[in-house]
Amino acid sequence: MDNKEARCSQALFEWRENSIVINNELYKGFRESKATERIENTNDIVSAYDLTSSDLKHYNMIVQYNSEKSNMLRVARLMNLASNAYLQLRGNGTKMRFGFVKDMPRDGHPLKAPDMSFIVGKLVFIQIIMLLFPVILSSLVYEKQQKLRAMMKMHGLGDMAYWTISYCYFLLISLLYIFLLVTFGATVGIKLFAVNSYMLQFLVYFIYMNLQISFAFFTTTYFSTTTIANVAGHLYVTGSGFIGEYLFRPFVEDTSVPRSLITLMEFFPPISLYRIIYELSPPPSEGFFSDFSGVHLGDLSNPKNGILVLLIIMVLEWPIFIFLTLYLDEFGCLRNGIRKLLTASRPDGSYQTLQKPSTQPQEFEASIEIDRTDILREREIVDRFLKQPDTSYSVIIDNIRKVYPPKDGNAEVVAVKGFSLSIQRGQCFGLLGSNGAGKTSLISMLTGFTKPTSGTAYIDGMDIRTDMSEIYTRIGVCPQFNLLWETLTGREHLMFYGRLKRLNGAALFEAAEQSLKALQIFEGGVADTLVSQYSGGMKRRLSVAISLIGDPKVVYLDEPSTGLDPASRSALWNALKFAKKDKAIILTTHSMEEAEALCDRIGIAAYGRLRCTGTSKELKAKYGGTLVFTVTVAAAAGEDEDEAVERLVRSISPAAKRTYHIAGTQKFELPKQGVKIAEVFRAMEQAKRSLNIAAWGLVDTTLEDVFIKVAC
Ligand SMILES: Nc1ncnc2c1ncn2[C@@H]1O[C@H](COP(=O)(O)OP(=O)(O)OP(=O)(O)O)[C@@H](O)[C@H]1O
Repeated sequence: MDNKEARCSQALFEWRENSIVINNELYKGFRESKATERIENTNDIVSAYDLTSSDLKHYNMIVQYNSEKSNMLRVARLMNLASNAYLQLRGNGTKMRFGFVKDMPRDGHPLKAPDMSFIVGKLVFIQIIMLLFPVILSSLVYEKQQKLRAMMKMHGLGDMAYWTISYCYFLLISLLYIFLLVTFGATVGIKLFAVNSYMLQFLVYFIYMNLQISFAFFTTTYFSTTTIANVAGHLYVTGSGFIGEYLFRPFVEDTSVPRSLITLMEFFPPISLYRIIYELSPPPSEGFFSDFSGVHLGDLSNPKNGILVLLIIMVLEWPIFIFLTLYLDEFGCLRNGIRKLLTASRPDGSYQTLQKPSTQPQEFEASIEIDRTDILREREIVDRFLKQPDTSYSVIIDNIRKVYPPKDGNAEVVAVKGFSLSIQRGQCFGLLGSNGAGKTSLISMLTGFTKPTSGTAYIDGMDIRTDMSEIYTRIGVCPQFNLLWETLTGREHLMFYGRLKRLNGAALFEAAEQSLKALQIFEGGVADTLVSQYSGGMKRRLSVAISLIGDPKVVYLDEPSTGLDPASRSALWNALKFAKKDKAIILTTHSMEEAEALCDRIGIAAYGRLRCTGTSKELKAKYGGTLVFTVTVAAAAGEDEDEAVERLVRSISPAAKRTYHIAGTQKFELPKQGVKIAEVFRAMEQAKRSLNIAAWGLVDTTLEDVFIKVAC
């Protein structure tokens, strides 16, 4: 008795010399057993005989029946159970062919795996095919939420380029995904993928994936937070399957429902997908088997399946969603867009953001009263530039103004009240100002992140209102907050932004490496570490490196040294000193030390207005002009001592002004004219004999003093 006999000896059939003998005992038992399928007509078995015993792995037999197909199925199941056999092929007419596997891995696999099309149904297939929708949606919203898109835009990636690159990327991923899905499905024999024409499937899925991407793009314009977009995307996918299966299918199968209503519903992308999957799936059948032979290209013309109409609907919707995306992306919402289109088309072009350069006389006249000569000088340079453009100026800001409209019940905010400024090539301009002075708003306008309410600026001779896309190729921006991809490394960031600046090949690699080294984010594998593992200071330095890559002509640095330790700050300053040689830099900072270390000129802003400009020395001389004299008497000393100190200071400088007096410490401002430092020393040495002086000091005005005077 060989293996085969051993395995089947207790089974319904036995193998003896190439023939099958039915075990009558067992067979009888099965007939009577309540546990088996209720075989009503097992006597239908007429004969069973071996076909190919020469095959070492499989032993085939044919069992012939008299009965109908449904009865054959029941017997087939019973025979599998009884003989540990593996059902290899199913029957046709009144013959069934069975395969008995010689070396079965384990006993008792009752049946061949049934077709997934019958088990999971269309509902799950819809969800699997739509799986990439939430991925596309949330990754686009992530870039929007993290302002990465704005950052890419500021570095030269235009809107069209952004959408095109994103589209191609997601289309590639989607096609790869659907290819793998169909290949896998066809390999394991899932009817939906295996029996339908591959050409037809390619056509259907190609069109649907394009529609899905354009619909995801359109949906992106609505969301601003990734989490909500992600949840909504998953709900959409899950819900679509259920809506298709439980709401739409009954309509399709109900012949009394007007076909026009069905077609209308099919304009919703997941419903059109459901309908196509419905048509490509085997029809419902009793048991796991069906004679469905699939839909082929030729069947497209068959109006019964409606696939052609569905494809036409999808092809029409696809560009519509793309158009809507571009439109909403530009104008925010339909109402804004229409308003903007109307105002832009007025013959006089009088819409405020599209108007011709104007100096807004009222605003400027008002500023003449409060501003000093340096501000007027700036205005003159700007006026001269407007009449006769001068290429030595990299940045000309012409009376720029930013008003944020009223929001959430708050009044409008005039953040920038008519800045006029000129910055030459090779110059680093430090913009100082108290919190809320309008520095970030100014930089946002210069980088095209927000539009000026009025006025304009010229970067390298180009107008920010009309030439922003060209300007983007020449500027570098380090925004106030780091806008980085957590999933990319420092080097990858620089390679990406370098490429946007039209660097490539060895030059790109070299530039990225140099930037990383200059800002000390190279050594120890830091360059190739994911940004998510960077410290705050490292992220900040990477942001600065990004702003400098690709040799931009104008660089905006919004508080670049925030959060840096002294050593990193020093590295940053060195990198900036080296970089500024051939470019104009606008730097905002709250660090006077930084402004003095880096800036050739400094401007101090307050309440949206530029109050003064000049070199650090000029500002100190102009707005300082005093020495700060501090005297502290011992704690035990009384009021008399304080008065005596005041008298002493006035004897040194009659114009001295006391600015501070608390707990024995007094601070005076002494006009520089008429004060000789040697005399001050001599007077204090003498005073120490009669007064109980604990400490004293004399310092020149600092930039900080100027700042406090001008900005507060
Ligand atoms: N998007 C906005 N909507 C409404 N008001 C805004 C908006 N952005 C800024 N502002 C307001 O504009 C004014 C200037 O803000 P801005 O951020 O430009 O100042 P800043 O000088 O950069 O301040 P900081 O030094 O604190 O960064 C502030 O009063 C601020 O509240």
